Amino acid sequence: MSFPFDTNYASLELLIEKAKKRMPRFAFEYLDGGCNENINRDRNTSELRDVLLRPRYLNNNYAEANMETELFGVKYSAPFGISPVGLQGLMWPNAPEILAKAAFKHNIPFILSTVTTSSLERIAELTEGKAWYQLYHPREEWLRDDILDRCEASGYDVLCVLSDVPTFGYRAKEIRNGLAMPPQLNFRNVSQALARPEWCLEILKHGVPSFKTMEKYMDKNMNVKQLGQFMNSTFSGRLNSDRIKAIRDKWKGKLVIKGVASDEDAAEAVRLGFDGMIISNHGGRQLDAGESTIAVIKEISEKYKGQIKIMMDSGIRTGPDVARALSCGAEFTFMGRTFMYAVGALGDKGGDHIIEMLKMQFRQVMEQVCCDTPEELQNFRVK
Ligand SMILES: Cc1cc2nc3c(=O)[nH]c(=O)nc-3n(C[C@H](O)[C@H](O)[C@H](O)COP(=O)(O)O)c2cc1C
Repeated sequence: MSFPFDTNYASLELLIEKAKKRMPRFAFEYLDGGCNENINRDRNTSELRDVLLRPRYLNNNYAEANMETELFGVKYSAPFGISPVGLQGLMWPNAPEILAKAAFKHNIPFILSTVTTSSLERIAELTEGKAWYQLYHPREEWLRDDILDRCEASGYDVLCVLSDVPTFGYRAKEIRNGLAMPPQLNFRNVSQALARPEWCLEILKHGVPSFKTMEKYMDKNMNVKQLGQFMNSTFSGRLNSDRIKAIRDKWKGKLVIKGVASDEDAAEAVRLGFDGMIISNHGGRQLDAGESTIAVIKEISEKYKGQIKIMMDSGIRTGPDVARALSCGAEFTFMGRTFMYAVGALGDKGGDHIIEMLKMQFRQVMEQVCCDTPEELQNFRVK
C-alpha cells in the first residue's frame, strides 16, 4: 500500500513530538495551551472520544466512501477545514500561506484570522478567493467597514464573526512568556528562539512576522509595547446584536458566527440571520469551566438543523474524531491546532501531509462502518 504522506510522521503524536523540537518553546506553548488549568482543552477531546460508532460489515450494496461535502453552495473534498489561528507566522514562519495553499490544493476551506501574519489580500490571491475571513470585531465602525470592504474587493464569500473573546482567557504560560497583550521581548524568548536554528533560518527568509492585515492602520514606527496597546484598544469590545445587525446589513456574502457554546446563543444566531454557526469554545482557550463542544452539539443539533448550517471545532484531532463529530450532528468540522502542529513539524510540507493523513483516516472510518456519505454517519452512532 502506498501512502500520500511521509510515513515517518503517520500520527499526530509523532508530528507533535517533532514540532516541539523545531518550534521555540514559547511558540509551542502558545499553540498547545488552553487556559487556566487546560481542563476544557482536554475535555473537548476526551468527551469527543467517548462517542462510539457501530460498524456494519455484511452489506452487499456498498459502493464506496464519498467524502465530498457541500457547504454554502461549494462542494468541498472532505467535511473538514482549517480554523482561524492568530500569530501563525510566529509559530512557524509563513504558516498561513503554507496552510492556505494546501487547503486550496485539496479543496477544503481555510479561515484567515484577523490577527494572523498574512494579509487578507495575499491569502485571497493564493486561494483565488476561496478562503473565508474571520473578523475580530473592532471597536471602531469605520475600521470594521474598511476591513469588510477589503474582504469584498478581494473576493471573499464567507465572513466568520468571532464571538467568544469578550476578554482574553487566563493563559498562564502566555503571561510568563511575554505573549499576553502587550507582548514583551525578553531574554528567555530570544534564547528559546536561538535554540531552534531551522525556525531562525525560516524567519530570516520570510522576515519577522507581523499583523499584516492590520498594518495599514498602524503607525510604522510602533515598538512591541505600543503594538500590543494598539491591538488591545482596537479589538476590545463585546459583540452584541447591534454590532451584528450592522455587519449583516453590510455583508452580502454568507455570514457565520464562531464561538457558539450554548442553546441561547444558537437561538440568537438564527434570529440574527446568520447562515452558519461554528459550535466552538476556541479550543478550550477561553472558559476552562465550559462544556466540551461535543456536549453542546449533541444538545442543539436536532433543534436548529435546517435553519442554519451547524459546524463544530475544538478538540478534533484525527479522521475518527471528524467522524465522531459528524455522527453527533455537525454538518462540517474545523481544526486549529492539528494543522499548526503539522506545519511546526514539517514546515512547507506540513499542510499537504496532514490533509492527506486526515482524509485517509476519515475515509477508512466511512469504509469500516459502511457509510456512503459524511451526513449518513449519524446512522452509525451508538446512542
Ligand atoms: C494558538 C491559537 C490561536 C488562535 N487564534 C484564533 C484567532 O485569531 N481567531 C479565532 O477565531 N480563533 C482562534 N483560535 C481558535 C481556533 O480558531 C479554533 O477555534 C480552535 O483552535 C479549535 O480547537 P482545536 O485547536 O482543538 O482544534 C486560536 C486557537 C489557537 C490554538
